[in-house]
Amino acid sequence: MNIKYIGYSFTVTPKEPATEILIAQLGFAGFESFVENEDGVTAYIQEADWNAGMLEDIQILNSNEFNISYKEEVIEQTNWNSEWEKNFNPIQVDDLVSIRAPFHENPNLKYDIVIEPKMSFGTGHHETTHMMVQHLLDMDLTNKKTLDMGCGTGILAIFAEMKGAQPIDAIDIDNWCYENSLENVTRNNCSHISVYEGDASLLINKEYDVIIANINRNILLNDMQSYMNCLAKNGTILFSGFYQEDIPIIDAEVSKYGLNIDKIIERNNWVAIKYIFE
Ligand SMILES: C[S@@+](CC[C@H](N)C(=O)[O-])C[C@H]1O[C@@H](n2cnc3c(N)ncnc32)[C@H](O)[C@@H]1O
Repeated sequence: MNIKYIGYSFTVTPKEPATEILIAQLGFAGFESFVENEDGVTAYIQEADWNAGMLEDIQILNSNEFNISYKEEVIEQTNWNSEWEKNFNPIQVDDLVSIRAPFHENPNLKYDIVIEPKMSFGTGHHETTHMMVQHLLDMDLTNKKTLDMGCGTGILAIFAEMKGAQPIDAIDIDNWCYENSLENVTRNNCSHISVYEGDASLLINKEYDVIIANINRNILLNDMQSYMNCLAKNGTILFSGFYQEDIPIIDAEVSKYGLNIDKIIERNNWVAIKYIFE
């Protein structure tokens, strides 16, 4: 018997960061899978886990800060799978890196990352992930001890290993991301990545040459001291997950530790900054 799913298509204005928050809250409420699109996201929950009033408890839907509307549909699992597959388009970064699902054809670029994202953030569609891949592409990571903080699908840790980094710690606070990163690490035959579920408290007594953190402005600011405590002398940091207008506040904090901006990449007002000691 096919499992029935209920799907809700949410139209979210402005799309970020509201969509990310919405996905997190829906995930917590039992929604199983998410397909992001131009207008927002379609979220799926098994009919057995669904109840009529459940959206009333989703906090962000009651907030005045964002404008979120939705419509509901019931679908069979078979349709839902093809819907998911239809919506995850393979992408390429600078004609050198392909990010695709297992069912996509391999375009045979220099780097091929295979991700089955399920619920976790990080298919490369998001501007911030794309820019972090661009930064990493430019760097010599050979034998660099690396941290991927807020690893999502594990995509950046996986790419770091492909670029020669090792050993690599990939950490995410979310259990689904932890599980999904483990799966994707195996899928990409990575052997130098350790995945952990948790937050900055796991960084005590650690040391990294390269820290990658694509999270959001407030978490980066909040956990800055922990990141800096585990950054090796002459290390490099890549930060993303915030907007152009957040640069001054991030930079004011980072510069206290003697790091300077080496390069900023911008896409659709999102930024990714590379920091080095000079
Ligand atoms: C913007 S996504 C980035 C995912 C992936 N690194 C990428 O670039 O596509 C941010 C991730 O950080 C995780 N996260 C949020 N707060 C965190 C925290 N305090 N410590 C560790 N991970 C956190 C979220 O669960 C989410 O997977």
